[in-house]
Amino acid sequence: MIELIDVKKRFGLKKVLQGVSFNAPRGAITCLTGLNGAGKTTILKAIMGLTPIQSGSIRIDGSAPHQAMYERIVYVSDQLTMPGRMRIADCFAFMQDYYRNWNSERANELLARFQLNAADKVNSLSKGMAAKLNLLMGLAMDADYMLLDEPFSGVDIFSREEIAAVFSSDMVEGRGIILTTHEIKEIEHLLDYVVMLDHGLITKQFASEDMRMEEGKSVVDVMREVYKR
Ligand SMILES: Nc1ncnc2c1ncn2[C@@H]1O[C@H](COP(=O)(O)OP(=O)(O)OP(=O)(O)O)[C@@H](O)[C@H]1O
Repeated sequence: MIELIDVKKRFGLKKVLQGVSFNAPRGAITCLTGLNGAGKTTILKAIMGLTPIQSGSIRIDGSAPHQAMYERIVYVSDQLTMPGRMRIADCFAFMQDYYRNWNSERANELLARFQLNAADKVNSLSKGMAAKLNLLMGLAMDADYMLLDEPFSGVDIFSREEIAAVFSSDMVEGRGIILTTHEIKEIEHLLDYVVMLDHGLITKQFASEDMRMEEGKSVVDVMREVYKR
């Protein structure tokens, strides 16, 4: 389980996380929602140790994060991390050489599933194809946790459905996933837990199934209430 306990973060005088606490268990998808600038990406980066926090703590499976632990967590940013001149096949070869937990078989399976072409250069990919490649690179790592920043950004409706199908497949089974998204509608049936943020504060957090059963509300209904949209 990934735990955040009263995490506070400032950029200069700006309070970006103002005491954020939530748990993201394994075998479940936890979604961070919030309007632009709410602090979602900062939370993912803080979990990865990519940005220091001022106070509070982050624990992974009960321990403070340390170097070896980061091999068990994959962070998929919303930006392509591979150089544009590389072909997808070169990216795979690079990952194979540098990461012990790169799973070639899964990478090739996803390549076919997402209808990407191994000979294509990274800088020739459309926004949606790039998002799929990004997700593929994350999913192909044998990791216990995946942190996904806006995996649906720039992705058309059909590709979104393809990606959503992966989230309900055995490719993610048993892993703990934290994702950020603005595209709740298409994926809300996949979400186990929802954490709603506003200006670095949690305004509401709940289990989506409980919300449906006890209050008869969908995640989108709750979002409309909370963000008054
Ligand atoms: N490196 C930085 N320096 C200064 N301020 C930053 C930095 N990174 C983020 N911020 C600020 O922190 C706040 C939270 O940013 P963050 O990227 O976490 O939001 P977000 O919820 O992911 O937004 P979005 O939905 O637009 O991606 C914003 O006000 C942003 O301007």
